[in-house]
Amino acid sequence: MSMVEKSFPVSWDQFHRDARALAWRLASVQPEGWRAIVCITRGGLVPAAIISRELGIRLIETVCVASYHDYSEQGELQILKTIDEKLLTDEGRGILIVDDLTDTGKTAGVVRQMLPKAHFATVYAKPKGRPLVDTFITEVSQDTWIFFPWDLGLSFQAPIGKGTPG
Ligand SMILES: O=P(O)(O)OC[C@H]1O[C@H](OP(=O)(O)OP(=O)(O)O)[C@H](O)[C@@H]1O
Ligand code: HPA
Ligand SMILES: [Mg+2]
Repeated sequence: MSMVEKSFPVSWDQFHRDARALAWRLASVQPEGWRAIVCITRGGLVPAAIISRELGIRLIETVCVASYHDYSEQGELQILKTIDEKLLTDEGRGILIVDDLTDTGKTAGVVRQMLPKAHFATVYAKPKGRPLVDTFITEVSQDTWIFFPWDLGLSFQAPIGKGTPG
């Protein structure tokens, strides 16, 4: 991850809307439906819940990957849980892989190798990760950090015209 200069905070409402927009798009990509969702934890859990509800997908598998151990610091990518063998057949055709975002594309690259013919969907994408995903909703620049609603809370905002509260 390069230097983060901008922030892009996302509310629950906005995330729900964007994940639903992704579901709309995915419905027309494969009108006959999907065999299963493979959700990349933990970030993929929330969009997977929304997409599974919208598209009526009830078979949900996880692949458990961790790479960012501290805010914006990418460490060694660890696979904590792999995908059930039953879903690895036919190179993953008909499987929908879901994550909240792709940043450097490292996570997407690793999961793509497991299911080369699956469809990869994220809600947000940065330019480096973009070539690795098939469908996404919003692109943000590489130097932007996306703050998800599950990592945020309400807090005081200093007035625009006064730098600090007083
Ligand atoms: O494109 P990349 O540079 O690989 O980054 C994207 C990944 O990073 C975040 O997950 P993270 O590893 O932080 O774990 P989490 O989902 O449990 O928060 C995010 O949810 C993506 O899975
Ligand atoms: O911009 C981001 N926001 C939250 N988690 C992330 N993991 C990689 N990039 C990001
Ligand atoms: Mg993740």
